Amino acid sequence: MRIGLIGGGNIGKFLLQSINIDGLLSGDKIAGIYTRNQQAAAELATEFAVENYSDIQSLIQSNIDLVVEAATIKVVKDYAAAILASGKDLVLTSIGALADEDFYKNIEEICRESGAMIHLPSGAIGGLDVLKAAKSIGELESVSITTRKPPQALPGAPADQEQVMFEGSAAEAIELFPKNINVSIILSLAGLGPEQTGVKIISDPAVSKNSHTIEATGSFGTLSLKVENDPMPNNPKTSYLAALSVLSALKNKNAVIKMG
Ligand SMILES: NC(=O)C1=CN([C@@H]2O[C@H](COP(=O)(O)OP(=O)(O)OC[C@H]3O[C@@H](n4cnc5c(N)ncnc54)[C@H](O)[C@@H]3O)[C@@H](O)[C@H]2O)C=CC1
Ligand SMILES: O=C([O-])CC(=O)C(=O)O
Repeated sequence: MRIGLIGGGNIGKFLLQSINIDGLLSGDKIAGIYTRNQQAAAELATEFAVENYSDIQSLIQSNIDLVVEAATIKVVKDYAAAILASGKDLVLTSIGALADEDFYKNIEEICRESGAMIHLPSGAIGGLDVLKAAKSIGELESVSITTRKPPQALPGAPADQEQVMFEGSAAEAIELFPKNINVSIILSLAGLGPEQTGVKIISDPAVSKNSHTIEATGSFGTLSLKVENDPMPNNPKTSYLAALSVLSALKNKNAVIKMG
């Protein structure tokens, strides 16, 4: 499998290292990269032996089988349709883009026409399997996530005291914190949707990890799950688990035995 990568930040670099240097995806390789900062892209291209494309169309038209997006919600909104229309599968990290129902339906329709597929890694959380099973007969009643991060991981957070930065729906949360709460949107997609999923974001100077506590109720019983994530070394906003989940999604993409 030849992978095209959008974004050369934390997750992008982790994938370049794990796949192209450490060989963690057996024969698969990242073959091409497209990212905003052209100087950084040129350096990554040399370091990890990938082709550097200066525009998205060139990446799409290159000899790749699928695209991994590790950039921003805007990148997904701007480029997903063209990637999927070309018949190439797309793995997303900026899952917040799918909170927009019209956008979701549009790219779903494009997939139906082109045969491409969208893969959504579980990101910095877990428990999605429970929600999917619980809602399969429509008996999932409530879902919420409480995210607690150190102040340097949240825009506008005070350095010296704990503060609730947001409390409301996932739909509002991703508008206000597009780089910090993608987890609430995959949780919504697995469960009750962005309007019905509760979100609380707390800035806490006493913690060094990004923790996510998920609570759900339904006819199945109750779910209570807390993940305490180590941040990526170079970006406190992003949990290491989010990067691992992309690698895992790529590993399992063509599995003949699927779990969950
Ligand atoms: N699903 C989840 O659970 C999680 C999702 N995320 C999201 O994953 C994405 C990637 O995260 P990181 O690697 O930590 O971010 P990062 O900020 O370290 O890297 C983003 C990269 O995207 C590139 N980029 C930005 N705008 C671009 C454009 N218009 N065209 C091409 N490239 C562009 C930047 O140059 C940079 O290389 C972010 O959207 C982040 O919010 C992060 C953590 C968890
Ligand atoms: O990495 C995390 O802990 C969560 C995050 O930034 C996101 O969901 O956007």
